[in-house]
Amino acid sequence: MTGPRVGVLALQGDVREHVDVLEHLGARVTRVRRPEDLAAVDGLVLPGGESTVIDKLSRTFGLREPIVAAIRDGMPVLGTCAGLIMMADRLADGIDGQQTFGGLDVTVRRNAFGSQRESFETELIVPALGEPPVAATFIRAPLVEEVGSARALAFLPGGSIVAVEQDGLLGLSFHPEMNGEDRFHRRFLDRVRV
Ligand SMILES: NC(=O)CC[C@H](N)C(=O)O
Repeated sequence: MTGPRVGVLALQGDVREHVDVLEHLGARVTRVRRPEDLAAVDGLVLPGGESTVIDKLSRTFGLREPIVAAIRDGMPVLGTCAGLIMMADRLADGIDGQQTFGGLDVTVRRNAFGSQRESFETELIVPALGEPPVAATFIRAPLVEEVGSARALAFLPGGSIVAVEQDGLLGLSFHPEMNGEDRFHRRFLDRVRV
């Protein structure tokens, strides 16, 4: 049996970490840099990095419109951190002209933890994944401020939403790919196989 064909958007950010997790799970992974790359995959990972840069480069490389269309047509997507930002329909504080691909019916606030807590690790209880808790690394992370038709999957102790799902779209504020945590990637690959 051959694994599912999935892409990792490879314009900027922690591309290699995602490629490693996905290949370890048996997926055939394409680094997506051109529209032809996207056309060859059945699911897409949007890595962490800097959302303003990913936004600009996706437009420069002619990938913005194909990605928006693929999401609209139901392609499963996993986004971490900047990837979550790129999946949000609404930004609370996007910089001037910043665009997202959209798809997730949520409002996201970038850099939501301020300079005091730019980066931290914690354990998250994620009922949808069961035991053990998820080891989660947050790096200048966004928060989900409001969910429309998306479903919250995980919260920080204060109640902030840090993981959301809507059909085949899975968005995370943190970086499971940096902690050897592969259950979200498995969940994504399950959606791709359907
Ligand atoms: N680790 C990350 O992906 C950080 C996201 C970054 N703060 C942004 O706004 O895009």
